[in-house]
Amino acid sequence: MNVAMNLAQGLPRHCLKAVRTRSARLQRGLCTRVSASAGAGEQYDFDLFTIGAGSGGVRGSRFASSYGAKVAVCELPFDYISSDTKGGVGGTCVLRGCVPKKLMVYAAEYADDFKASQGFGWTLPAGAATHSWTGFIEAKRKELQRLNGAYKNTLKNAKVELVEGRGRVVDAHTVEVDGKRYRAKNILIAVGGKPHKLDIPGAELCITSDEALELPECPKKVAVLGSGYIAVEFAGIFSRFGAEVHTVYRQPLPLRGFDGEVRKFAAEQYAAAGLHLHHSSNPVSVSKQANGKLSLVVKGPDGATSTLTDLDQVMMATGRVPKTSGLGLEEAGVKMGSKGQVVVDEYCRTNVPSIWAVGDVIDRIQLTPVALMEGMAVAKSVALNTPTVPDYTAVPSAVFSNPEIATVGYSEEQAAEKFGDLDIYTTSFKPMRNTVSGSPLRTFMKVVVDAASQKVVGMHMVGAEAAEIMQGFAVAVKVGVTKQQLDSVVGIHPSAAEEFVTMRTVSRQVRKSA
Ligand SMILES: Cc1cc2nc3c(=O)[nH]c(=O)nc-3n(C[C@H](O)[C@H](O)[C@H](O)COP(=O)(O)OP(=O)(O)OC[C@H]3O[C@@H](n4cnc5c(N)ncnc54)[C@H](O)[C@@H]3O)c2cc1C
Ligand SMILES: NC(=O)c1ccc[n+]([C@@H]2O[C@H](COP(=O)([O-])OP(=O)(O)OC[C@H]3O[C@@H](n4cnc5c(N)ncnc54)[C@H](O)[C@@H]3O)[C@@H](O)[C@H]2O)c1
Repeated sequence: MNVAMNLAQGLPRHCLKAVRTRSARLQRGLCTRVSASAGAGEQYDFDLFTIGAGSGGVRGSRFASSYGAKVAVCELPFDYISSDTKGGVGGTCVLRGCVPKKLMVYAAEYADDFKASQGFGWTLPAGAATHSWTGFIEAKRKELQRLNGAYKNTLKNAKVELVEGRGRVVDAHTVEVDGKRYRAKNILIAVGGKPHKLDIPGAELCITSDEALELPECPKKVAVLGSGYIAVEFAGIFSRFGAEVHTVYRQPLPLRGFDGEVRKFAAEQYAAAGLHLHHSSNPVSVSKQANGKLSLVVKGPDGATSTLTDLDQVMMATGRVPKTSGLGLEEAGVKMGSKGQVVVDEYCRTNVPSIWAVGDVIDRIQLTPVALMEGMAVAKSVALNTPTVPDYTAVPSAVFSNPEIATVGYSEEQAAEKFGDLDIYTTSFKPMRNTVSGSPLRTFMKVVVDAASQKVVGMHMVGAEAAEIMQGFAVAVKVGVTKQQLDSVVGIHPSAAEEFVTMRTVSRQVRKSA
């Protein structure tokens, strides 16, 4: 998120000029290569060969094809759990990320709903609401298989050739898939990332998000390491399914990079929802007990160690790393970053002009819609002779924890640094449903306004339906809505969303000089 802001918001005039000049050069370069290939120059098997059929790879490939390019994409054989040899068309989002995770969130939400319904007069006969974990996992697998098939069909209908196998770059214009070589005018690297495990004793006993989506049964007691998106989402899922969940993280508050007030409010709500939060804590080791359960040694804020025992699972949600090892990129002269990410320019092009990269592998913003945007940009640059820069301004995102969080634009801390003077509007309330349902959860909303221009530069929400609500407001923030314009909108009543257009009193003025 932070990277996104730095990448694109408010480019100074001289930078814009540089972008335009490079754009013109790129356009000339692309035209030259197109005519070289089409004419007497070297012949290629494909105009574009993509490695990885996840969000970015599928989007880039099928749009390049729709623009007239001859395109192939290679992808590892399907499996629910990824490895260096297993993957599947659809990629992380469809098979091991957004989709199965959201299905799990839906499944877990029913548990709360059954409870909440009692406040509204419903009585469930004893034993009426039982959950079949295996039934759910089966339904989820069926849906993922359907999606895998649907994505394959999408590629077929778009006339993109699918090659099953592990791709590797041989040189600037050659990709090898399981021994067979293909010559391509352009190569798109869209291999995504994989879970990063902490190097602590007993790490091999821990699961990651891949396995968490495929457990044979729901854990009754679980420790989740980390407090990023994945950690808090899975903590919420397991907890709603009735597990005792311990979230262990090294920061004082969860969700580093999010707005400070949001982080504080979210932590309070997570605790109210039943999570055991171990802040400012570091995992030391994991071991197997005689009874087969796991123990986790944790170093707490005061430096003292304590042990969490009888854990069914320890889940590491400690970030993801680009899946670039053994891909042949360094050998082909592609510049790589310290985390193994592919270094690209504003067009998602590497220092080797025929090689491009999009999505998690470039480690800008690890979100599906961002990978889609980047894939689309490369398709236009490569196949339409329209050099296209992805626009990272006001990228919204949501965390599907309990409660949900959604955000667009700057956090207060980022905005203060960028704009100096701010007007901050906040509200916190018990949503109407929870006044009767008995749920202790509250909602928090925040609008960050640049005091000088009165533009809304950030909006944040913690509470039910935050993602659905924020998508619409993201449009407004992206096009530069002012606070006055926001105030002129008539609310939808009764809804939580209406609070965003009815916050009239400044909660706080942040002044640089103060
Ligand atoms: C648990 C989880 C939940 C998530 N939830 C969300 C969410 O709710 N919203 C959201 O926006 N984002 C979410 N994300 C992030 C999102 O999934 C990624 O940002 C997105 O999938 C990135 O797309 P990509 O195309 O870069 O890579 P991927 O989707 O990972 O695709 C890369 C593909 O390349 C293949 N591949 C790798 N190496 C090779 C090779 N050598 N040869 C051939 N194929 C190869 C892989 O098998 C894979 O299919 C989540 C991620 C995780 C892990
Ligand atoms: N709803 C969504 O949009 C969604 C959901 C899941 C994942 N994602 C994407 O996937 C990416 C990866 O998710 P993630 O949650 O694994 O990563 P993350 O970067 O969001 O969080 C990683 C967590 O691991 C901790 N950590 C890292 N190294 C550590 C160490 N050495 N010791 C202790 N703790 C350590 C960090 O402090 C942090 O809490 C996210 O950045 C996000 O972009 C998005």
